[in-house]
Amino acid sequence: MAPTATAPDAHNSKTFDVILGKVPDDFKSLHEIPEEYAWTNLNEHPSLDSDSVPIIDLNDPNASQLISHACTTWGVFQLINHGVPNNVVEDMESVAQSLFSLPAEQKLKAARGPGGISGYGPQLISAFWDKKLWSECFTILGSPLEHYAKLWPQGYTKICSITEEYDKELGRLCSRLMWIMLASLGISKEDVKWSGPKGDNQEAHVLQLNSYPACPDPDRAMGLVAHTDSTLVTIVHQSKICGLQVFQEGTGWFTVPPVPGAMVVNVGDLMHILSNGSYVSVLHRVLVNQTQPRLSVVYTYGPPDNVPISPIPKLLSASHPALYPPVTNWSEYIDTKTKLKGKALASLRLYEPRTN
Ligand SMILES: O=C(O)CCC(=O)C(=O)O
Ligand SMILES: [Fe+2]
Repeated sequence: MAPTATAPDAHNSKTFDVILGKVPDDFKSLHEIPEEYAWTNLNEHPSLDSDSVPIIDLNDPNASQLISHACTTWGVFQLINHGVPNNVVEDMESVAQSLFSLPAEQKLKAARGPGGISGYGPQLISAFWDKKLWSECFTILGSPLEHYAKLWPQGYTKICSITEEYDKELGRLCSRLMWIMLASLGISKEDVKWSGPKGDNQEAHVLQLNSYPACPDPDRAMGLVAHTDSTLVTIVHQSKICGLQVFQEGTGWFTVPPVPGAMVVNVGDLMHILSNGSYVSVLHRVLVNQTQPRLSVVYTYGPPDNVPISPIPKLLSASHPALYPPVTNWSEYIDTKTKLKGKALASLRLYEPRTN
C-alpha cells in the first residue's frame, strides 16, 4: 500500500492500550451469548424501518446542494454514482470476507501488537465500554503487508494491491466530498490552511474491515455501540445485510438499508467542528441478526495528524461565534473522546447552539 500521511498516532496515544491483549471470541463456538455481551439499553429508543436517509446521485446537477442539505439535517447520506468502480468494491468485500473466514488461530497471527492499532482485534471503540461487542475487526493504518503476509503466506501480494486500489479510490472520493461539503458553506481551499496551497496536502486515513457474525440473541447483543466518528468524513461500504442505524433526535433509530452500488457517507466530529456546527456529526450504531453475518469496509478520513482543527474563521461572526475551541490535532481529539466515553463534542462545546 502507498505510504500514507501519519494517521492518528497510536504510538503516542494511550487510547488503544486499553484493549491490547484482548482478542475477539471465536463467535462460531458461542451458542448463547455470555453475560458480558448482554446490553440492556438496546431498545431505549424506537427503531424505524424507513427509507428516509437521503440517497444522492453524485452525477445529479444539484448534488452539492443535496449533499449540503443532508449534512445539515441528517449528517449522513447514501451516495450512488460515486465513481468507485464496482469491481474495486466487490474485490475489497471479498478480501474482508476471506479474512474473517480464516480460522481463529490464523487471524490471531495478525493480532494488533503493543502500541499499535493496525491488525486484527475487537472494535477499537470497545475500549470505552464494559460490555463486549458482537463483532471483530481488522484495522489498516499504513501498509497492511506485514499482517497480510501472516494471514495469507501465499497470495498476499494480490490482496495488498486490491486494498491499495480501494484505498486510493476512497481517498479521492473523500477529498472530493469534503470540498463539496465545504464549498456549499462558501469555503474554498484557500480558507483551510492545513490543506496546503491547492488543497493537496495528504490527509490521514485509516481503513477498517468489520465483521458482525450471526448472533444467537440479537435482541441483547450489540455489533457496534452508538457513536459518532472522530473523522472529517467516513465512507462505509456495507454488505447486503441490514444492521447500520442512524439516530434522529426526537424520532429514534433509522435503518440505513443496503442499496446496491451505494456507499454510506457520515459526517464526522471534525467536520462538525470545522463547519462550526452547521453539519451534524451523525450518531450511529450496528445491530446484529440471528442468521446472516454482515461485513462492512470503512474508510475514515481526517486531517493530517499534526494540524489543529477549529471552526473555519470565515464562518464566524459576532452573531455566530465559534462553537468550539481549537482541537490540538486528530490524535488528541481521539484521546479526549476516549477519556470522556465518546462525549467529547458536548464537553468541548462553548455554548448551546440556537435551534432556530
Ligand atoms: O459497520 C457499519 O456499517 C458501520 C461501522 C462504523 O460505524 C465504524 O466502523 O465506525
Ligand atoms: Fe462509525
